[in-house]
Amino acid sequence: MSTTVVAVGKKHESWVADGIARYSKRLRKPYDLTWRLLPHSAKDHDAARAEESAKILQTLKPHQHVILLDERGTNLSSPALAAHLQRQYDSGTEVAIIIGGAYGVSQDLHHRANLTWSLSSLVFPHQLVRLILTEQLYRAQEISAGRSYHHV
Ligand SMILES: C[S@@+](CC[C@H](N)C(=O)[O-])C[C@H]1O[C@@H](n2cnc3c(N)ncnc32)[C@H](O)[C@@H]1O
Repeated sequence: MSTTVVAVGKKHESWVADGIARYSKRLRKPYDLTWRLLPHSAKDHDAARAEESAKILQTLKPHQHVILLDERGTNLSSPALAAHLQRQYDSGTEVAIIIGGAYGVSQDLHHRANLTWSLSSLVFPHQLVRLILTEQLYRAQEISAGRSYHHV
């Protein structure tokens, strides 16, 4: 079992790809990430949000625990994130993490989410969110394993 990331946008851009590769190679199951990259909609704001969100929803399986990244969500400390993920993994639940497009995601997708997670109240570009997420998954893995990467 791996962790699925569903993200709107093309392949990782070069300015984040090195960082994602750096942390990805240290991730072990079930923290390792399987990326599902969906194309940006060519439509206008609301229509783009609706189309992209419908495509994201189509990729989700009913049994998956869905974590939606959104700056208006819940702030979690890294140990709290690690504990949250570990609870899912310990119960054999698959985790899917969603990164929206330029206009965010629909209410339907918000309702499907089991957790809406804010990295900060600042808005980040979605490519940068990919990198922060990958590092935080590595940090969570190390916290759960009791290793010394995380110092607080
Ligand atoms: C450019 S942002 C879109 C922001 C837009 N204001 C919205 O309506 O959601 C693209 C995606 O990156 C993610 N994102 C950006 N900043 C974030 C943050 N601080 N915390 C969590 N996710 C964030 C979200 O998944 C968002 O849908």
